[in-house]
Amino acid sequence: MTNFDNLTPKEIVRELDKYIIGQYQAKKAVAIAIRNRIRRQKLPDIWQKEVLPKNILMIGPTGVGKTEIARRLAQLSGSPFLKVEATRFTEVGYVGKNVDSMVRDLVEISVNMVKKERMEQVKDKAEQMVEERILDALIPESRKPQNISFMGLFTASQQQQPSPEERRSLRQKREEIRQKLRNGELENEMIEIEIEKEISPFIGALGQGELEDLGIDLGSMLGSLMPKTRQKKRMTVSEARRTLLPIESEKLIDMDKATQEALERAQNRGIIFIDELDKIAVKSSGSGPDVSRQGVQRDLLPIVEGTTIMTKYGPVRTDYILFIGSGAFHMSRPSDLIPELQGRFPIRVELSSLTRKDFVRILVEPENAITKQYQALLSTEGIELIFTEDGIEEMAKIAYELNQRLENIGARRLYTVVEKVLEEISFEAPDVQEKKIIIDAKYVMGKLENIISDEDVSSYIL
Ligand SMILES: Nc1ncnc2c1ncn2[C@@H]1O[C@H](COP(=O)(O)OP(=O)(O)OP(=O)(O)O)[C@@H](O)[C@H]1O
Repeated sequence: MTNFDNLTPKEIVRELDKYIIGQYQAKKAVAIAIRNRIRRQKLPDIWQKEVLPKNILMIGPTGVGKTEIARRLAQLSGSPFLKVEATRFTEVGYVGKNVDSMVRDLVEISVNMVKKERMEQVKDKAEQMVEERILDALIPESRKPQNISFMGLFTASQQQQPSPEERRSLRQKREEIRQKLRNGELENEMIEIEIEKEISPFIGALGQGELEDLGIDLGSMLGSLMPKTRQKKRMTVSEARRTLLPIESEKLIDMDKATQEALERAQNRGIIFIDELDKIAVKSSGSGPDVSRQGVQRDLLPIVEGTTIMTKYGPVRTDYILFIGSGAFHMSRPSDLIPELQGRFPIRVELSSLTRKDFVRILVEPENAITKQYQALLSTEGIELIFTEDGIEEMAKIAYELNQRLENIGARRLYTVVEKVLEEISFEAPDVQEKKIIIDAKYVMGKLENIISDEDVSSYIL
């Protein structure tokens, strides 16, 4: 059990508050849903079957934090997270992506996640192994004999063996070079490295796409039957470090165990965020696209209800995956979804449009706030960026107004506005004399005046 599982819903909301401004109802809903999943997993079998999963429907305009809440929740709980657009899917049997593929993609994300964590755990050991391989390449004569066969032993003993004296001096030389290597003195030295390479068979013509849909990975199946070749490559020591680290790390990982853990994590902790659910929610007119949209809903149903999907890593149950449906629902309503699917998304939350005050807070408060990001970026070039209160107010006001006059894209507008305000500084940063730059209302106006005073703002890319 991870620490996250011990967090109460209130504590989860408090964690989300560090990144997302407002939207309390949505934060509360996801916190309850995730806690209920943990509770459900603890129930005896008969009860587990009775208690239905409680998925969430987030309703709200674009750019107000729907995805961000889900993504942060996933990060917080160490869950594999996938965002898909409902409109990308077509019914089973039609050309396009089958809904099942979302579960396969989630598993793939989970595998990469676990692999990365495990690689991090073995990093020190892998770095030692890389160092030995680089030393072998730098002073081949000091290399330890490896895997000498019985016959090899026989012939080796007949060849000239280094005397104990010579061996000692080689060992000493190796240690001296090791020291230089660790001091970073040899990073640009050219060496020759042998890299193991799998021959990947040509499978394009065999229709891998459809096989993937059935959970069959022909590439890896055939690949494991093919011989591995060794290829010699010349590169600098620093390039060799980068190339060899993942190779040596992988050797230290038990991939079967990692895959098992990844499958387990995808099915017990996975979160799938289905965006644009409103676009497939239509009262059927009984013709063309409407029928197809309803078809996608019908295909979604078993996945959201709990079924088994075959993936190339093994079967995955979808019972405990948390599904978060999302959409603006301007043109349609949740009640336009087929009734069974409506029933699978019982938790409904509405996210509110962001106000000018929210914009001010979004600019400065989140741990990853845009202004903080720019301050960090420019500090790498010795520049201190200071945003005054009226500078922030001005940017929030302009973003808010542009959303009214152009299309309302929510908080995303802040990114384009801040980017425009800081464009010149970002460009000039390496050459400026004055290292302290103050962004106040006057500065912001100076950069954006032309744009906002123009009647036709749409001609500007903002
Ligand atoms: N309430 C908020 N607090 C902090 N940042 C926010 C908030 N709302 C949006 N943002 C920022 O705006 C960007 C877009 O938000 P997000 O991806 O959550 O949009 P969305 O509501 O899911 O819209 P869409 O359905 O179009 O994807 C993100 O980078 C996010 O950090």
